[in-house]
Amino acid sequence: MSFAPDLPELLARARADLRMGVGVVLTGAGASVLVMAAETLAAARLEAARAMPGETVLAITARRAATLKARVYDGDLARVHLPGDADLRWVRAVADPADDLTHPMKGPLQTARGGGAELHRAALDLVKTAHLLPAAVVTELDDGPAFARAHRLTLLPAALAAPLLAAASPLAPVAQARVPVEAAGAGRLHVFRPADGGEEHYAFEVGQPRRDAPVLARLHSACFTGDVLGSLKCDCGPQLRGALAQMGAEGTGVLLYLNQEGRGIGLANKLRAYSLQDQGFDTVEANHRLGFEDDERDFRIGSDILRRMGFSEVRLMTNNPAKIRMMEEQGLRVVERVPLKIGRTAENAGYLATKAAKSGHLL
Ligand SMILES: Nc1nc2c(ncn2[C@@H]2O[C@H](COP(=O)(O)OP(=O)(O)OP(=O)(O)O)[C@@H](O)[C@H]2O)c(=O)[nH]1
Ligand SMILES: [Zn+2]
Repeated sequence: MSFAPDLPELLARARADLRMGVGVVLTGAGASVLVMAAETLAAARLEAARAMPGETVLAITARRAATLKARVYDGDLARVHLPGDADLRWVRAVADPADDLTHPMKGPLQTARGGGAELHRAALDLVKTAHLLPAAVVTELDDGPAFARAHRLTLLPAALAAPLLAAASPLAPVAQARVPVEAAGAGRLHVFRPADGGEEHYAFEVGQPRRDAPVLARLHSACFTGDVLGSLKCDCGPQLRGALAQMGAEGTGVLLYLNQEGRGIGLANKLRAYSLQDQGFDTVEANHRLGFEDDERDFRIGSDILRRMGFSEVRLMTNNPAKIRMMEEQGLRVVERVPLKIGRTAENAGYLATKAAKSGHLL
């Protein structure tokens, strides 16, 4: 029996390292690299990486590259060469769109062509799923395992890590208790924890829904600003309370509360997107300028929880056809879509119109 962390555990450790500004070593296809997140990188570590014999590049997503007008030769990402005098401020300016309009980048960015980009892709997946800005400083190493040992860094084989990066870690129920609520009366809150120790997700069961009949269900993604602060920029708060009220009125239902803040980019990045929206970009454009897709969520978490709770048929409260598609793909029958048209205000009219026009939401 080995006490060494397995691959999913190493991935979780790598994300924590990157969030702290510590590097991670990725290996694969006869190559290895040192990866550091642009957002948390310290100036001294950047300098030390650049002093090493292997080349250092900045990996960014094709979305971010499009904003910066950088050529993309690697499909979904670009490897940007660092100019001789590039310092931490330069790296941050490429990674972070906050000052794109006030301080446009000087000079065209040069990007690498040819050679593999698999390790860079894994690096970007890691920083993205760590909810950091999607940009990674990547330095070629001669001997990755030796470097990782010498600097006590987490070492990950990229080819084995890639499928795990794309899939949510399996969930297990950890605790549940009775919680009566204002909007719906008797309820029971269940907490589910992923095997890799990551973000927990919740299911709130209203009444005692039958397992052999379609359950009224809401798949809700966390929105601190809307759910808790009552932000007028979105419709999340009223949707959350409206769903609970309907479950209370019908006597039964399940509210899934998935900790996928900001459509899966995390609260810090969502606030960066809000700043871009204040500069005139819409909700989709703002995500793209940051380097994210419009929606980075994995809704399969929701169907997993429903199945674990014994449900196989749902009446799904949503205006988002992607949620319905995912449920059906995961083998849950959506017998009815229950529209959730609530909380529309002058402030969020533009946001909702963009979701309808660009993300396929039903108005
Ligand atoms: N990135 C980003 N996320 C946002 C913005 N406004 C709200 N969100 C997030 O969007 C998500 C909305 O979640 P949901 O209401 O479950 O999803 P939905 O896709 O709107 O679908 P339905 O409400 O079911 O119709 C939450 O995670 C919010 O935090 C924004 O401008 N940018
Ligand atoms: Zn919201």
